[in-house]
Amino acid sequence: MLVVKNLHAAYGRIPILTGVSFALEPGEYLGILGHNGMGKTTLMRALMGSLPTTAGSVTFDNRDVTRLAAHARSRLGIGLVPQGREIFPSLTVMENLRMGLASAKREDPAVIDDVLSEFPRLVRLLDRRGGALSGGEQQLLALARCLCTRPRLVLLDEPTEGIQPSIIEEIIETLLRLKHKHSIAMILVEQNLDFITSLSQRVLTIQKGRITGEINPNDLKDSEAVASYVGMTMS
Ligand SMILES: Nc1ncnc2c1ncn2[C@@H]1O[C@H](COP(=O)(O)OP(=O)(O)OP(=O)(O)O)[C@@H](O)[C@H]1O
Repeated sequence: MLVVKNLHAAYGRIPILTGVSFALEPGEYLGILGHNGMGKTTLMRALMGSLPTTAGSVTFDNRDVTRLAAHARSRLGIGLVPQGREIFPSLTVMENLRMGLASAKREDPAVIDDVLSEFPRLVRLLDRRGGALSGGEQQLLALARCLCTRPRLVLLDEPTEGIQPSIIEEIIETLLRLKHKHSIAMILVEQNLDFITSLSQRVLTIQKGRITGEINPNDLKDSEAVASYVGMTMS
């Protein structure tokens, strides 16, 4: 479904991604584990097309999307749930979802009801402003908004950051349900080992803008093995 080959990206003259390569099967959940500043968000932005790449290629469904802008990739079926969630704080939950719908290929309002059926907690909050939600509720909203574009591949950037454990469990359950019901593929960038273990079929490690290895999710319980892959101890 997705083939990333030798991808390079930079901020100005500072190289950040220095040759990232991996592939993803349809419906697969792939974890990417790495410490702060190793290039995880940069990789997500490069895959979404919101950051131009300087070398390498991204192929989605056998189509070279390397030069396509983010909105064009979105219409092909790639969705990003960004780090920090980036919901619209002054808009209500329903208005946030409509914003997701507005960037979809076909604006079918029934999609919102469909998406909401997976997010019972949001149904009770439809008239509340996004900024008045808890961090966990905002994360659910960011995910639901992304799903309104009907993506086949979701890029999920550090969804557990600053979120209560009880709602992290709810996010895990929602993501597992989506996987089984809709066969959506996902690339999940995280530092939370429990979260990544619960969801990923494979886990790649990233250090200094390069994929450095692959860990079996079951081995993530072994903190020494993890440290040897990511360069330091993870929480
Ligand atoms: N807009 C930017 N301009 C310049 N440098 C940047 C910019 N955004 C990120 N960087 C730098 O790029 C490197 C990789 O950052 P990135 O956000 O991709 O890391 P990350 O692995 O997602 O980290 P974190 O877990 O802290 O979010 C860091 O050294 C960071 O300081």
